[in-house]
Amino acid sequence: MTRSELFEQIRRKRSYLCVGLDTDINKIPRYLLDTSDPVFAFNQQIIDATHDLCVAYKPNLAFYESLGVNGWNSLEKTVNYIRYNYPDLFIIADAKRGDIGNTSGMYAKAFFDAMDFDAVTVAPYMGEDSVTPFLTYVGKWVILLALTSNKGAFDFQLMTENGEKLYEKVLKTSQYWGTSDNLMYVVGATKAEMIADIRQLVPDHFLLVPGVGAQGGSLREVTEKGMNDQCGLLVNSSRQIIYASDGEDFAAKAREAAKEVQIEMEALLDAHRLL
Ligand SMILES: O=C(O)c1cc(=O)[nH]c(=O)n1[C@@H]1O[C@H](COP(=O)(O)O)[C@@H](O)[C@H]1O
Repeated sequence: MTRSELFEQIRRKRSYLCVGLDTDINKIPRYLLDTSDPVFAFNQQIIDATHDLCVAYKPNLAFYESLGVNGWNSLEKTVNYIRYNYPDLFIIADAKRGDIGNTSGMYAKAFFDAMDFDAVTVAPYMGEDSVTPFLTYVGKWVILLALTSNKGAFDFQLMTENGEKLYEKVLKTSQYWGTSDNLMYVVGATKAEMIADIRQLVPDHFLLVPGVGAQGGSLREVTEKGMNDQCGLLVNSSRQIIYASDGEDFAAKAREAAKEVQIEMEALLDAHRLL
């Protein structure tokens, strides 16, 4: 998917919401455990209930890998289900990969050839040759970790050398490994006060922003600091949407939670004259 196709979808749906499919077998409604693939059954209902309110889905691989081969099957079925039924959706493998070039090439094959993801999250720590193998796939995206939402972000990412923070160095250096048409950055909503500075460094790149909802980040603040003339934001919410209820009404409640976010996004897009 191209950047302009993504922006078109954002304008059409009046939303820049990414629904995180962090599907935890211990949190899904009990009655689904009687089905042959409870994780997929849960995802299917969440997707059917929210696909018109969001522009992206982000399954986090940990939730699937933790179930072994069954989890991989559920993941593959989920990706295929979205592709077949709602082909305009952007699908992110939240895998946080990155290794020596030869190995990163295999990770890229896993997510872009064996499975049909649009994007994969990648850690920048191993440098350019660990990231570029993912960038050789036309129409596919790398989403590089820049400034993460967790407390541990302070351990390394905010360390300063010669007046420059480590995450700033990551942004300045890595933007030339790809372009704003195949590279995005992860910036946590919990660090919204730094997004204006990040926009100075990467004015055109899309930012994937997790951390609203369960982690307490503010959608309004993130948007005010980070929105650009093509929106430039995918804001993720996982638990607040998919676990809005643990009863049989879970999909309807997830829709209500997603709708609430979408309504706020529509107003913000309108205020930025993007509709
Ligand atoms: O790469 C990510 O998506 C990510 C980066 C980050 O800095 N913080 C962060 O929370 N995430 C992911 O975003 C999702 C957030 O989930 P909720 O807090 O439930 O909305 C999880 O899948 C996290 O692994």
